[in-house]
Amino acid sequence: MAAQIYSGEKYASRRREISANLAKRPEFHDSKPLPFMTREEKILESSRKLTLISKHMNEIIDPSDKRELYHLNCEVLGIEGNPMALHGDMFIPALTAQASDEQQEKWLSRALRREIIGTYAQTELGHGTNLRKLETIATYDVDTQEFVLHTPQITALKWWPGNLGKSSNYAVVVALMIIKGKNYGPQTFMVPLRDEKTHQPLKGITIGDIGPKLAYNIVDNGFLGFDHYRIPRTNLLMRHTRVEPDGTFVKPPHAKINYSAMVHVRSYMITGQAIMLAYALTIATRYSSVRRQGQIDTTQPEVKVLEYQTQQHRLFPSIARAYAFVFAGAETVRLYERVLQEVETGNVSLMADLHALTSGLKSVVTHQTAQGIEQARMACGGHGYSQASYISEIFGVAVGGCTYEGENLVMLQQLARYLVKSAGLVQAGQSSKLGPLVAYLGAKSDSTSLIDRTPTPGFAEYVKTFQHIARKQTLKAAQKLFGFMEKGDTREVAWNKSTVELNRASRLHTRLYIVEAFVRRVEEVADPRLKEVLTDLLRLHVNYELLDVAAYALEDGFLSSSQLDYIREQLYFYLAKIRPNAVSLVDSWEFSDRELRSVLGRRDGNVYENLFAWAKASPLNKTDVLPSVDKYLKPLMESARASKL
Ligand SMILES: CCCCC/C=C\C/C=C\C/C=C\CCC(=O)SCCNC(=O)CCNC(=O)[C@H](O)C(C)(C)COP(=O)(O)OP(=O)(O)OC[C@H]1O[C@@H](n2cnc3c(N)ncnc32)[C@H](O)[C@@H]1OP(=O)(O)O
Ligand SMILES: Cc1cc2nc3c(=O)[nH]c(=O)nc-3n(C[C@H](O)[C@H](O)[C@H](O)COP(=O)(O)OP(=O)(O)OC[C@H]3O[C@@H](n4cnc5c(N)ncnc54)[C@H](O)[C@@H]3O)c2cc1C
Repeated sequence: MAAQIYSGEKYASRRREISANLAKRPEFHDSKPLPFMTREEKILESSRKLTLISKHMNEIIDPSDKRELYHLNCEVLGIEGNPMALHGDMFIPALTAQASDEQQEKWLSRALRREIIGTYAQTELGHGTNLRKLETIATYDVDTQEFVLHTPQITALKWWPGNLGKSSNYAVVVALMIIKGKNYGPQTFMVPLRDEKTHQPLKGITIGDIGPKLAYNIVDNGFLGFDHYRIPRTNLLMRHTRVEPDGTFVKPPHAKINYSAMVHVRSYMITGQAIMLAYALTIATRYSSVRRQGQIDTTQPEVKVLEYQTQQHRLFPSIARAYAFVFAGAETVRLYERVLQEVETGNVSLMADLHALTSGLKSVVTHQTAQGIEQARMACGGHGYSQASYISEIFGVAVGGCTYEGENLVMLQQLARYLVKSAGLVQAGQSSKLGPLVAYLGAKSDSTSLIDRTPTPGFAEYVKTFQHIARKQTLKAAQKLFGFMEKGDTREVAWNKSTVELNRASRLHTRLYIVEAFVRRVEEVADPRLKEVLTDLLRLHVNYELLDVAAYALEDGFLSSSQLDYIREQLYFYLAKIRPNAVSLVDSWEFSDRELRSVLGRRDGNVYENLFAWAKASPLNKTDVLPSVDKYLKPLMESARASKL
């Protein structure tokens, strides 16, 4: 099963080897539990381990293999980030996609060797979503052939970029490019921030950390201001866009080609989110198979809480989602790599499809992941609320994904633009022009769903039902938009009046895609035992997801209430059928205890002993009487006692 999750036996077994190798190297392990450390201690600890990784990486992994590096980072550094997180996630991808060969020789090679540390500085105090209204300006000075970077007002301060505050000495900075008074929109520049020897900020740069966040606090998200700060013309990233010495602008082959670093993260983060969801479910499912509370049969001992249907309903659909997301994530990464290669040859035809797909997936997956993690925390009762479970940190990190790389409701609108165009083609009788991701929009629905109208409905009946729902909502939302426009609204006003419906269409389209990705993967599985378990999980998934969106199919009679009853019964049937395999389904992700960092979720199942040992190690228990008691509580109680006398 691990080979299914990790798209092949090769990487699945490499993960095991890497974990086994690290198990023998105590210097790579957390020196104490992360929840017991201050933010400063965590940053120090993470930097220590980062240095070890840089020194010994070649003995443990093939450093050219991104997935091996990812696993090494998960084991050693964990999810709370590290001082070079953005260096790998965005700085290197931005240089790879946007720097010219010459620039890559100068900077990318140094970045890969970790001679310099970089980040991606785009968001500002006043603007994150609307990139065209960024306020940092890069004005071209033809005389000196330099760009002058400037922060004209407080809202123009860069704000949020990861590792900007304290760790990075370079950044790919996004600024509005002005040449001879003309605004050429957001462009990307390579900008030195700190002296390479002293790490002091360079003259003209104001820089620092933005302070603690909900989670992800090892990362020093930062602020950055420029005071007429000059960089050479050749620091504009010029793989696709160019500015000649005389200020002539040479257009890229696609207007949004500079957004590639964002698309990179959006493509990879689907898998990252699936893994975080699986972390939380591993913890909660293992704990639920140890925790005993209450009885189902009063003549029998107390049961494991995993025997309760409500507990299964709380956890198993999310287990299915974690599988679905990792399968969908593998597809987005493949598509991203393909588009990256095609862009190199000047073919930008798939950029819009990739953008639409990743915008929708990013939004749906992060939202459902956060919901699933929070349910997993609650499924652990009181102990879920303790940081010993580590689920609160997993939630905090994962839920950030709803905001970073494009606020979810905004990104759903990006997909909606694509869907509306596709709906326009259908309306114009040009369905043959629809791309493969939206071809179903041009098909005709059956009059009713065939679910439960055939002896054992196959996945095709479910897929057709999801297609019907997504098609109906897309065409209806587009119609609403077109209707407002026909009545005289501008497109923008009409759009704003239709966005709740448009975003619904985007979610339904994306949920259909996720179901299809799951079906595609299960169909490929050859091993019959594995296929049976995955088929059960897929059946749970399609029934659960369909129930969740059934209102759309009930309102036009595509599904009847008796079919809905059938879907509910199927769901309950598969909850029970999956129960014996539940622990194996989470264990199949093969997370080591070190990677999971959870006292509740350890493989040995000795929950109570482990919890007690953890509590005893809490910094508060170092002494029996705290200074706060000596200083305040004792005098308080003493004076209360004295006044009573
Ligand atoms: C390697 C492992 C990684 C795992 C990661 C795991 C953990 C990560 C941990 C921590 C966080 C790490 C990073 C976070 C970093 C950041 O958050 S960086 C900042 C990200 N910021 C955003 O995402 C901003 C969101 N805003 C936008 O993207 C754009 O402003 C917009 C909303 C897309 C609008 O852009 P705009 O230029 O105004 O375009 P407009 O709306 O006018 O659209 C014009 C057409 O262009 C199309 N389009 C837009 N973007 C793209 C694109 N990327 N590719 C292709 N096409 C694009 C758009 O759809 C429009 O097309 P039409 O045909 O006209 O409809
Ligand atoms: C953990 C974390 C890490 C980050 N790392 C980086 C980084 O490394 N580099 C970087 O540059 N940035 C980074 N960011 C910033 C992040 O990318 C932005 O915060 C994000 O893109 C959202 O933009 P915003 O903050 O401007 O939100 P806003 O756009 O202000 O969103 C506020 C609300 O307005 C709504 N809204 C906005 N526009 C519209 C619209 N057109 N239609 C309808 N509703 C709208 C949103 O849906 C939301 O409800 C990070 C953020 C976080 C939380």
